[in-house]
Amino acid sequence: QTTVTFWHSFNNANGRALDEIVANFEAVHPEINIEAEYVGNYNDIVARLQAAIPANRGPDAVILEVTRYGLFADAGVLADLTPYFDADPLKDELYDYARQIGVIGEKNFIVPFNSSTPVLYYNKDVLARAGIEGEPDLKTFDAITTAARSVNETLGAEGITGIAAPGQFARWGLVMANGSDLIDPMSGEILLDDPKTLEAYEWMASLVTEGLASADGVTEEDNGRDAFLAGKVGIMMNSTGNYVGSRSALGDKLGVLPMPCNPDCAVPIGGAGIGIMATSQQDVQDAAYEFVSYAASPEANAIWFAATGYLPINKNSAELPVAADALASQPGIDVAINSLPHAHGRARTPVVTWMRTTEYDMWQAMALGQRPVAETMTQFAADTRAEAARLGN
Ligand SMILES: O=P(O)(O)OC[C@H](O)CO
Repeated sequence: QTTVTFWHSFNNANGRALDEIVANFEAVHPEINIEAEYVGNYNDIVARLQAAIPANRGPDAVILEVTRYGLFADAGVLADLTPYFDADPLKDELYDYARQIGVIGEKNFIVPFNSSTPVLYYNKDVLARAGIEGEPDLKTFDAITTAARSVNETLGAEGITGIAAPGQFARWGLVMANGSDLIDPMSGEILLDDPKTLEAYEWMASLVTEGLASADGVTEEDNGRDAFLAGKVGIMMNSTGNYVGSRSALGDKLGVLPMPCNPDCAVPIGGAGIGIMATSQQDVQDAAYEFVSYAASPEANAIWFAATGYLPINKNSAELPVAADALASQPGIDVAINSLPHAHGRARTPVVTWMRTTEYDMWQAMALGQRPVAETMTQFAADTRAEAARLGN
């Protein structure tokens, strides 16, 4: 038997769905043992990998978020999967948006597993109690502010707030919805100090400084999500990968809408793929690829989509009964699918990993009112340019 160690970022219900996929794979491949280990979120995986690589204690396969693997590809740590992928019928089964996730230059470094866009979730009950009946208008930043303010004014005394502080994926999406980006995916140009980026951060920070979003969700972004799941928040912008969890928590009170268009309708493609370590033995890499390919197969992807709300990545998934049932019975699970026509891949140059790690502190300073947005973002842009130059991109 060949053992493949696999680091991933899925716990709770998403972790159980992954366990099912691993078990199904092992049932058809008794010669391969997948030792799957939950090692934390995407940032934790990056940090664990950075620490493990010099000591040669890394896994054989690893979940890597779609904007954060460039660093490892650039350092030669990830195996070039192009020969496997080119010979794999899977390549033609993947949607275009998913197929290009793992490509840098001419090479393929990860194969998609969980793909997402952000969506706008709302609590129908909370909004109705604030006087917003029917499908709310949450298409622009101003409309969101108005709705969040109504919730605060009506239900604030009960400890209910209008909106969850946007997490980093939503922040990136809101910058795109405002007609900009953080880093241009084509040219690599740093756009952190673009006027439209600043304008989006001004608005996002105002949600917190005006008390429409609780500061708890700034210091720890999962707090905003948890408060939404507990029925204490009116609106949350977050990954479609939270759909099933949100529906389990809120049932029919859950509403799902596309992200705002302010005025651009543009959403980022998120999620992760699986990479294979170049240092693993050849037979282990071969076994790891078998698993990577299976995890993106219609059978596995349909289970994953229905259990989590992540996007279908394989063109043949949606017709399988488990996925078709989810589409028919889970209202709003298709919002991210419908936003794919204006979904865009993001930069994945080596500097993106550093930029994302640093952005959390910048956001915190701005949202907590400790530092003005223009000054913070101008300095952040300069620092990111310097780091990009240091990394040679
Ligand atoms: O939360 P996920 O898995 O949809 O990932 C979202 C992003 O890629 C983070 O930028």
